[in-house]
This record gives sequence, C-alpha cells and structure tokens, in this order.
Amino acid sequence: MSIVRVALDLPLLRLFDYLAPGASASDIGYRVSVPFGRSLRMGVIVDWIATSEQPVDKLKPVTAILRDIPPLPTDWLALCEFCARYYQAPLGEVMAFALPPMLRRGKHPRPQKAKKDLNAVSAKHESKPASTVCLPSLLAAQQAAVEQIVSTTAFQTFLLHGVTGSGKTEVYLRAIEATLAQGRQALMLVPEIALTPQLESRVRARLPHAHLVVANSSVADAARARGFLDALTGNAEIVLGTRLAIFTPLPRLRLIIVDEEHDASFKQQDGVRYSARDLAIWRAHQQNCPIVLGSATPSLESFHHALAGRYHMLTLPLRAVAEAPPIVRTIDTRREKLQEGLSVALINALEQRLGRGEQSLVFLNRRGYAPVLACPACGWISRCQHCAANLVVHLADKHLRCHHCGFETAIPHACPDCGNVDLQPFGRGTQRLESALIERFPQARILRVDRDSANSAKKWQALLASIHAGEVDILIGTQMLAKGHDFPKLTLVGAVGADAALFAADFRAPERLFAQLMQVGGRSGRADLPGEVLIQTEYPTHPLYQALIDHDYSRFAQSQLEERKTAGFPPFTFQAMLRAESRSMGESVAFLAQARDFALAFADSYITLYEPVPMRLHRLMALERAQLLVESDNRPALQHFLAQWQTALYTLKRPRTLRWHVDVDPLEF
Ligand SMILES: Nc1ncnc2c1ncn2[C@@H]1O[C@H](COP(=O)(O)OP(=O)(O)OP(=O)(O)O)[C@@H](O)[C@H]1O
Ligand SMILES: [Zn+2]
Repeated sequence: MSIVRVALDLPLLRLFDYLAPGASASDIGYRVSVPFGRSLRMGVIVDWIATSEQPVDKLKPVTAILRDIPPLPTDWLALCEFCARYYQAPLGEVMAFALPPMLRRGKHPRPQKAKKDLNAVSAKHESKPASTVCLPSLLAAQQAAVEQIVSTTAFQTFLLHGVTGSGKTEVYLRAIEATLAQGRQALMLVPEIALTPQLESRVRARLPHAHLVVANSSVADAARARGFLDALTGNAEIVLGTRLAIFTPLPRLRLIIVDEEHDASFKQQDGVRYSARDLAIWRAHQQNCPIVLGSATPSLESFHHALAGRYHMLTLPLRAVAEAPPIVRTIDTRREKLQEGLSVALINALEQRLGRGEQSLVFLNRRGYAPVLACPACGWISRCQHCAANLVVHLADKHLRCHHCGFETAIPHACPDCGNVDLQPFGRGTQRLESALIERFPQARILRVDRDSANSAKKWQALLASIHAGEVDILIGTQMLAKGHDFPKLTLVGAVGADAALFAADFRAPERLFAQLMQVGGRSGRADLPGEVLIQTEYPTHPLYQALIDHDYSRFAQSQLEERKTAGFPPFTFQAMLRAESRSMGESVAFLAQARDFALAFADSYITLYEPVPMRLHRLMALERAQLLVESDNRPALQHFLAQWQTALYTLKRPRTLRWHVDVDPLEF
C-alpha cells in the first residue's frame, strides 16, 4: 500500500491517512488536496507509510498531490512539528499558519518576469564590500561583537546588550554581510511591521546586490508567496520580517538575528500562540548556527540565561555617535498643579528646544483624547456594551471607541442616564495632550503619532518623512514612536503618565515600563546634540526611575530577577494558561474546573494547578473569559503534562459555544 499521512488545518490533534498510489517518500513535504467530509481540503504530506491503523477500505484516495512548487523541506516540517508540540497546537493548524496564504490555498504565484539584473546572482558581494557605501569604522566593542559572531560556526545564542544608539544594527549588518560572503542565508526578525521599511532600506543601502525578501502580513499575497519560494529554493539571501518570518524555509541558513528581542510582539496572542524569538533559538539549534538576540533592555528571561552562562553576552556600553547617553531626570509632580498634565519644568524644556530649533517628543502611551467619559451628576461612565472596558473618548472624530473590540458610537450630547449635558472626559490620552500643546505653543509645528494618526503604512511613512525633513517641532507619540527610530534633531523626550504602570497587577509591567522609557529616552540626542529625558512622576525616588537615571539596566534587571525568584515567577518557573470563553462566566469557569479535576488525576508533584479565575478583561466581544494557570519549575515535566492534558481536553464535555485554548509561556494575564 502507498499511503500518505496528511496534516489538515483542523482543530484536531490527529493526522489523516489517504491512499496515494504511485506516491513515494519523496512526496513528503508536498501540499496535497484531499476529500474531507463533503468538500476538498488542502494539507501537507508529512509522512509516507505502507500500512495505516485505519482499515484500508475506509481510506479515501488523495485528489491531487501538488508538485508545482518544491516540497517543503524536512527541517521546515520539523520546525512546525516542534512548534505544534511545544505550543500544544494541531500540526495542521501550525502548517496552515506557517505557509503564505496563497500557498496554503493550493495556489502558487505566477513566476515573475526576470528583473533586470537587480538580483543578478553574479556580481555580488565578492571580497570587497559594496564600494559606494562608506563604512563607519567600528568601535572596539562593536568590532569585538562582530568578530565573535562571525567566527562562530556552531549553535550559540548571543545576547547583544547595547544601549540605545550603540550601533547594534551596524553589528547585524556586518554579521549578515559575512554570512552572505560565505554564500549562506540570514534571517532577521523585527517586532513590528512599522520597523521593516527603514531597516530594509538600511540593508539595501549596505548590500545593494543581495537578494532580500521582506516577510510580514502587510506584504501582498503573491509577493509573499514568491518571497517564501525564493527563500525555499535558496535564491533569497536575506529574509527580513516580523514574527511570522520564522517559518520561512531557508536551506542555507547560517545566521539568525532577533532585534528588540524583549518585545512582546514576538509572541502571537491568538491562533497558534508561539514565540518567534523562542522558536528562533530552537531553529538556530536545529541548523547548528549562531543566533543574536539584540536589545537595549533584554527580556529578563534572556538576561537570566546570559547571567547563567547559557547565552553569551556581548555588550555595547557606549553610543556610537553621541558623546554621552541622554541625561535622565525625574520631575516631581507631587506638589505641583499641572497645566493640562504638563509640569512647568517640562513646558520650559519644550520652550527651550523651540527656541533652539530642536525637536522634542512627549511620550504618552495612551491614545485617544481621554480614557473615559463620565457624568459628574449621576456617575454614569462610558462602558463598552460588549467588553468589560471603558469606551475611550476620541474627540478628533467625535466618537467613543472600545480599544478592545472596536465598537464605536457618537459622543452623546447628554448623559444617557440623567440627561445632564455637562459630560466630562476623565484622564488624558495623546489627542488631549496634543490640544494642550497646540494651545500652549501656538507657533510650534506639532505632530501626533499613534495608531489613529498612522493607521496605514502610507500615512506612517508620510509622518516619518515629515519628522526627518525637520517639519516638526514637537512630537506626541505612543510606544509606536519609541522603537528603532533615529531622529537627529530630537534632543528632548518628556514622559507623562508613566506612573500608572508602576503598580499594575501584571508582574511584567515594571519590566515593560523600564524598556519603554529606556527606548523612548534613547530617541533623544542621537546625533551631535546632547539629549535630555524628563519623566513626570509622583514617585521620583522609585528604584525603577533611579535605575533609568543611572542608565543601569543591569541593576534594575537583577533586582527584578530577585523579586521574581522570591515570588516564584518566570524565568524561575514555567507557566501555561488554559483559557475558556463562552456566553456565561459560570460556563467558562465550570469548564476550567472540570479540566482541573481531570488533570489532578495524572498531574505529578511537579505540577501546580491553580483555581480557575475570571480574566482581567473578563468580557471581550460579549464573551465571558476565565483562565487557569498551570505552573512548574521543570519545563519537561510541564510539557509532558500539557501533552496528556491537551488530549484529554478535547474529550471534555462543553457547551457548544464554549471555546478554549492553551497558551504556553503566556505573556498576557
Ligand atoms: N562605528 C560607528 N561609527 C559611526 N557611526 C556609527 C557607528 N555605528 C553606528 N553608527 C551610527 O550610529 C547611529 C545608531 O546606530 P544604530 O542605529 O546601529 O544603533 P542601534 O543600537 O541599533 O540603535 P537603537 O537600538 O537605539 O535603535 C546610526 O546613525 C549609525 O549609522
Ligand atoms: Zn468592546
């Protein structure tokens, strides 16, 4: 018998066998079209076998094996298998996600007309570097980092800890260049789509002849499929993309770079809940090649591994161009009546920059005008009908909007409960800050950059261009602006509203706040002008702010690690979350309780199962959500437990509308 085993995109943990007369082991990795129920489905052949556990007369024949593109290579299948196993997802779902949409549907892109010479495989990176580009001579620390990376021929995880503006990107470029010179491929991951264009142009400027593929969800269907195939066939030399790029097949992969490795965007929060950074490390191990995790504020997980000697730490302690890092100060707002959220000290500093023709950035990580609209007469507040969240006031287009489900409604003229016409916006978002600054500095050119003002790639590029052209005096931005950008005329960063994150319930909140402030502060004083960072706070002596003032990531990180150790949080324990959502909280909790009882029967002493509880955002899009935390200080034990549990969970009785999923190494609580 010639039988193929197929992974189908179904929420089932099993594979499916089909008859495939004439098939052979060399068909493993081809996409295949098969009958399923009353329709046809696309899948991937993951095995070729002689006998099935199913009776042969029950097996249906495949409809067609699609050999129009080369088979997906074994190491790619192995990556998907690992991802499925580790993150407790069906293999077919992982593969469907890992393939570009066009290939997943069984189509393939039309071959592109040969582009004139652009990617000509001939005249590229021969011995001398691209002649027209003038290479900066590396600082000693950069040089040392590059040498260590390029001289490493086997698997090794490097943690490139470099302060903002220390020239990490320069190190990546050199390492990529060396990789390409050996005729190998490099993969570079960035946390956000918004960061790909500028990096792409830097790579292209440095390696103009290299065949570069960009992989992210905003790339058009055909181009994405073509990029995937270019990588698969070995034509592409550099793949640059967001987390999904980790699934690009690369037969000659020799170097992986994960920029801003601490960024939570590397973890997918729905569907297949994988961490691209962690998969990248697995992939580097699989390929026996070096991987570089870069950050000014490494994740505590990575830093912990580096301290323990599992990762090799490379440090860039100095900025590459500016003399000194920006001076960081706190502004004590305890005794001050703020003017629309702004302290006198910050206003003066902004004024000074205006006078000198320099740029400033006011950082507030909350978009909209105000987080809630309230009625002072009766206590009504704007709540989302579908979520356990407030509707945010968006004055720019006169709407109340839920930032969780997107529900929106016009701002009411009067209180829906008592008719009072004097409704008050409470708190402050970027739009409100913008109005306040326009009022205070009428002569200044003020630009707000957040997901509302930059809601398309085009708008975002236009905003960036006008900042670079020096057409802006004061920028107002969320964390969108905090990452990766180089604005030479920016000399002042003011942070407002940061305190909120100091006492958040999430144990990762301080880590995120520190990273955000460090990163946004790092936007200032990157060229020859000195930078200053002012943090408005009611807790000026808080150790987190003190560590920022001293530019001491390491002190902050070590004290956080101490706290995590005492509290038994990651990276000292490993976690997984079982979540359920349904039309009633009772149902969701009951399902989890049942799952817990079930688990108690086989969970060994390594496993701690907590009680099911409502999630913090306990209602989202009219679904009531609960979760159950599982913890262990032994990762293999946790993995073993989850695999058993997962199988059992599929058999549990549940209301038809209830959905559940497992999230391994969750970042959201
Ligand atoms: N050795 C060098 N000599 C001169 N200029 C350099 C050198 N290395 C980097 N630069 C320049 O310094 C600036 C910052 O470098 P780069 O963007 O690589 O830093 P980074 O660490 O990646 O920054 P961040 O993480 O803060 O975005 C860039 O303008 C870059 O061209
Ligand atoms: Zn909502």
